[in-house]
Parts: sequence; C-alpha cells; structure tokens
Amino acid sequence: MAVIKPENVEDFYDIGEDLGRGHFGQVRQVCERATGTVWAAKFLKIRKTACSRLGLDRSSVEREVEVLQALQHPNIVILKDVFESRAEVVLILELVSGGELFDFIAEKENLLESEAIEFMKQILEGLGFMHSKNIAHFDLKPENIMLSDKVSPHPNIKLIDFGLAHHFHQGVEYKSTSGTPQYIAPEVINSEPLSTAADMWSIGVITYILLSGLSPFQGNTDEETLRNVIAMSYEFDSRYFSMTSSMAKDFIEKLLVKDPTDRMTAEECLLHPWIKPI
Ligand SMILES: Cc1ccc2c(c1)c1c3c(c(C)cc1n2CCCN)C(=O)NC3=O
Repeated sequence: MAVIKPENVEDFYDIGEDLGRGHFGQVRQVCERATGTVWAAKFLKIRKTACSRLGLDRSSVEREVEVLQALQHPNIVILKDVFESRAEVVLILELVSGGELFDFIAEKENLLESEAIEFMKQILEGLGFMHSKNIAHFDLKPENIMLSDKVSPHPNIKLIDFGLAHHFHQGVEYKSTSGTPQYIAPEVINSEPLSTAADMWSIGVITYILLSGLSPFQGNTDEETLRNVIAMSYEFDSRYFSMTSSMAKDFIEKLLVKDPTDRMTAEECLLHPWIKPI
C-alpha cells in the first residue's frame, strides 16, 4: 500500500522553477530544506468527488506510487517521498537534469549506431527489470526517456512518468486505450487485453526514430496515425535508412509485430545480435 504523508510539501521543500508537464501533472524543481538537495516534484490534482471531471482518481495516483515504490533500478527514476494536502498529491522524484533523450540527439549532428545501441541497452535494462516484476510502463515515448546529465560522454538513461503504468496480477486481464498514437501497439487501439509486450512495440517505434529521425506510423492526424498502426504500414525509406545496418532493421522488424506473443521481450532484445554482437 502506498505511503502518503498527510503533510504540506512546502513545509519541507522550497518550490522552484517549472520543469514542464508529465502525465496529468505539472512538474517543478524543488529544494529539500533539510539537505539542500534538489528534486523534481510532480503535482497531481485529485478529484474532489466521483463525478468531478477535473483531476485524477486517488486510486490511479496510488497505483503510480505503488509502481514507483516497487522499482529501484539505475535506469528508472527514484520516488523519494509522497505528500497529500487539500486536493493535491505531490510526488518527490529524482531530478533527471540532462533533459529528454531526443533533445540530446537533436543537438548532435547525427547519432552513430554504436551510440544508439548504448542508449537502447540502458532503456532495455530498465524495461527488463520492470517487466520482470510484471509492471508495464504503457507510455514509453521519447519524452519519457531522459538523461541523468548532459555533459557526460556516456549519459545515464532514466525512464520517467509512470502515470499509465500497470502492475499485472496473475489471471487478471487489463485493457486500456490510453497512450500516445505514434507509439501505442495495435492491441491498445483494438481494446484487447494488454501485456508488457505493448511496451516492446513502443521500443520498436523509438528505435526506428532514433536511427532515422522519422516516426514510422505518423500521419497528419491522430486518426490517420492510428490507421497506419493497425495497417502495420511502415517501411525503411532508403533516403533515411541507406546507412542503417541490416541487424538494426531486423531488430525493429522483430518488435513491430502485430501479435504481442510473437514480439521480442526486453530480455530477448538484449541478446539480439544488433545489441549483443556474437
Ligand atoms: C530537467 C527536467 C526537465 C523537464 C522535466 C524533468 C526534468 C522531469 C522529471 C520527471 C518528470 C515526471 C517530468 C519531468 N519533466 C517534464 C518533461 C518530461 N518529458 C521526473 O520524474 N524526474 C524529473 O527530473
């Protein structure tokens, strides 16, 4: 059960600059008064009544807290504390100050496959750990893959924003149609029972973008994008993939598979020849 302190976050932290928005909440930098340590604070508005349209159900916040409390891994953001006062829950999270992975890549001329592999390895290590605990992220996308710092030649990847994450329990089906159209798996769109394999589809999309700068299924509207996902209509356009290895394309093809049970798992990805050459 999530441990939520019935205290005011401002009694312990100085609230700093706005860092942007995570899933369903504003994120700000905060400074812990007792230690001077800087953290990220995610502010979640809680629904006042069951029929209120504004804010989140408390149960969905408790789910995010429970998931984060179960996950201690170098490639997953740490949850330090949780406060609740009035109609707001505040998650105190590890500050991942290197910004989003894709901003880091956008600043470079181009990304070598060897650099892409290093990033994918860390993403897969974090995801493999989550999946080993029967937890799926369900919102994997470039905005939720961040770097611990910008200056290191080999920055550390951190997965963030577990607002849509789910902890599977034996024999209990789970369906959801939430997510971001460019990255969601066909079974999400078709409202079929979900599994950790839905994250692996997103990894296939993210790898495709990492290597080409293109989004494989993106259309002019969300509806068009969703139709492209269902139709599995993507290709390796030679104008963008002429320098990409066949191993990299094989890695992507083994993830963008319609049947979730036929997709590579995170563990299988880490053993794929593109990631772990023989
Ligand atoms: C330096 C920086 C800038 C923006 C940040 C964050 C950190 C950040 C963080 C987190 C979340 C959920 C959202 C965050 N955002 C919002 C945008 C995330 N794609 C978080 O959990 N730790 C962060 O540092």
